[in-house]
Amino acid sequence: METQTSEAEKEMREWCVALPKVELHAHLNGSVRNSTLLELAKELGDKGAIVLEDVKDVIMKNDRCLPECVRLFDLFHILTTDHDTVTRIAKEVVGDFAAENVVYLEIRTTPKNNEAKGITKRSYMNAVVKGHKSVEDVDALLNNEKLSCTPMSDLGGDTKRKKIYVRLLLSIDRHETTSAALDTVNLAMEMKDQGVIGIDLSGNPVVGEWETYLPALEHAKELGIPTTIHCGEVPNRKEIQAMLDFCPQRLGHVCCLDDEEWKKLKSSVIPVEICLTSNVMTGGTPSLERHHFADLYNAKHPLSICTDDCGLFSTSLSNEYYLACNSSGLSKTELFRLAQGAVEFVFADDEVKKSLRAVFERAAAERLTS
Ligand SMILES: CC(C)=CCNc1ncnc2c1ncn2[C@@H]1O[C@H](COP(=O)(O)O)[C@@H](O)[C@H]1O
Ligand SMILES: [Zn+2]
Repeated sequence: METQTSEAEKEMREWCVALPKVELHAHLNGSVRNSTLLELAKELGDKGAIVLEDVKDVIMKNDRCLPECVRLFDLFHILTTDHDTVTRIAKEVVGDFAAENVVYLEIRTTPKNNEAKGITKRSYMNAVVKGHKSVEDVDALLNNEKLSCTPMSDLGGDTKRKKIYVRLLLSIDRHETTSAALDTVNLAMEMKDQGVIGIDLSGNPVVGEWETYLPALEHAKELGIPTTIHCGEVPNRKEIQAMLDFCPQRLGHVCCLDDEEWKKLKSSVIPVEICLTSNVMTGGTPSLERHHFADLYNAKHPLSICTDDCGLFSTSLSNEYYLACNSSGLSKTELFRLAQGAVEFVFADDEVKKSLRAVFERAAAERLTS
């Protein structure tokens, strides 16, 4: 019996890996492999810039609580903020997502200034783009230039060389000032032709005030740049209501809403980026079984399954699909339709959407035989 269960689990896990997937909520630094973080920590330890023993445990841990995640956020900024390292991780992360048949990836990152290291928000982002351009093992489609020479039916699949659309969202960190947030929005506008297609608001959810970021988010709206906002990771009634009133193109998490806010969210029809493991590990939800995914799914609310930080939370998008299926008893067809539905919420243009729709249609014909 046990063997049967594990065989069924194995088959379902493999099915989730083979499924073409769209990732809409992944932070660059949170998606770095633990092995890379450790390697970087060792290098900095050797140089005397950090004490390796102080950080080793938190890097190697698989189940991190919220304070440990916040500690790791600070560590990322020490470990990964030099141009070459940023380029390296940007490259690795794309390869990792493509390897599990993610066909469209919106990766978000906070452009960082570090005067001492000669880093500006712009040079940081240039290093990210350089990393994406240097992906070798898969075809990373970074903007529409390459689209015409890429037969859409070639995306995904496990026998051919993998192809993946990669787009960038620039994150405003909750520690930032209004002026720094505005700089990020202006940078997004400047880098439109390099695959930057949206703005995110993220960072430690107990830090900062909504009013600080609002001018930048309004500016993005005026410029026609889509926004996605981390919302309700912790209870904060006033802020959650203001975020819903702002009406971004997408919302992340939405864990700690009260009855009135749930109603408001559902009537808004704003697509939600669901991050199961992240919410369980950081305490946004009490357990997988009691996660709001099932309620929103049953209410037919627009949803997309995402990882948030696959490195930080030791997960993958395939694993998140597996968990969604397992915790809510979805059939393969329902899970497939969930993955396919995410295409409609991408920030990329219609040509990309059309191409992704074709990928899923082809996959449906191949994979949904029953
Ligand atoms: C602690 C916690 C609630 C984690 C889960 N969810 C998150 N909530 C808010 N901001 C996040 C989360 N995960 C990553 N980030 C943001 O993404 C950054 C890492 O990616 P990057 O440096 O922007 O490339 C973090 O420093 C943080 O600002
Ligand atoms: Zn996030």
